[in-house]
Amino acid sequence: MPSEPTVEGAAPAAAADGRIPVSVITGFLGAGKTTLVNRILTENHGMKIAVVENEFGEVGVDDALVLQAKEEIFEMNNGCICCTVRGDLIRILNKLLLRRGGNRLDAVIIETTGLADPAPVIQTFFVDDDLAASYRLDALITVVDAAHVTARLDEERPEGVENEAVEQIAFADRIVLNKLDLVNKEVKDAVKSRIKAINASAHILEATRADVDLRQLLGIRAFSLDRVLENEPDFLEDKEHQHDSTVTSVGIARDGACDPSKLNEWLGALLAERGADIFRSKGVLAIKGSDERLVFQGVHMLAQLTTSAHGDVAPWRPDEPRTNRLVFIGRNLDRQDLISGFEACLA
Ligand SMILES: Nc1nc2c(ncn2[C@@H]2O[C@H](COP(=O)(O)OP(=O)(O)OP(=O)(O)O)[C@@H](O)[C@H]2O)c(=O)[nH]1
Repeated sequence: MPSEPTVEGAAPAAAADGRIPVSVITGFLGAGKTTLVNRILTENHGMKIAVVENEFGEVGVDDALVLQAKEEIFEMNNGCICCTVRGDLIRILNKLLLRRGGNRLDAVIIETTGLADPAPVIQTFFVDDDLAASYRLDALITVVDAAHVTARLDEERPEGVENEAVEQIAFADRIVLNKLDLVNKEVKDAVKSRIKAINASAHILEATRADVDLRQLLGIRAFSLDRVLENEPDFLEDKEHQHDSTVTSVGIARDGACDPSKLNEWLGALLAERGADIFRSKGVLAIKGSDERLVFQGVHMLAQLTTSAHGDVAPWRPDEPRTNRLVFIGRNLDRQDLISGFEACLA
């Protein structure tokens, strides 16, 4: 039996038509999607939730950053959810049904990569009959980084290449306008106007560290295919879509331990110089002489280093290989320079 949600008004779970509600969380690189997922996983709502994570990047880092609560976490790497791994998504969702047997899930959350166009993800739930019989798309939730979104929306793209940031806002049923601690009221109001010009109907929830009322996000039955078809009558037809191929990733995996001061210096200089082109950087690292796990998070020039001492991630286990994993996503990345820069930080 599904557990009864304890959050008032949240997800009457699978109750209404027997299908499991699916929330798709999208938003550009670094907007705060994993922060929102972690909030959902740690809040005391009493729901059984499975999370499907899709990362863009050669080396997976998010598995270490998503809090391992009781929920099931599935990862899909090496591809964009909207293209090559759509088959994987279908397989994972079908597997979830079989695995859980009578023990039903109350909700599924899919976190897409920051570079995903949400349309093919939405289509999956309508074009695959088996999936449509068991799951219903509850809402498409787009997390927006109030400090960086304007630059993303302004970006010119070559003919035929979509601007994912625009698409993510256009399809949203709910927008989490995040990182409001980083902007003043003027910027916030300007960003809200931009969002409304792209999508007038989505409800905007203001947030810092994705601190939204989950009753406004989960089990809200906000997705309407009719509304999408009104705007785009050929929405369910399989159309080719093109990604911006100038955005690439460099992943680094190296055993060993870092010298924290060298690491600080290298990352500080790198992001100060190249932060305009490096949209996103993140890493999970080992520090010399310590069991603490070091987490590095960067969005353009803004970066922070935290350790497991803060309680967000677990320290290294005694038997665990200390493999440092980093990923950089952006334009004009110099692979060799990034690799040798990091290697020089190893103690
Ligand atoms: N200042 C500030 N930082 C935030 C806020 N929300 C999240 N962050 C930080 O922004 C960085 C990126 O957050 P994530 O939740 O990992 O973003 P994401 O959208 O999952 O990023 P991708 O993995 O690139 O898709 C992390 O360092 C977060 O701690 C916020 O409201 N304010």
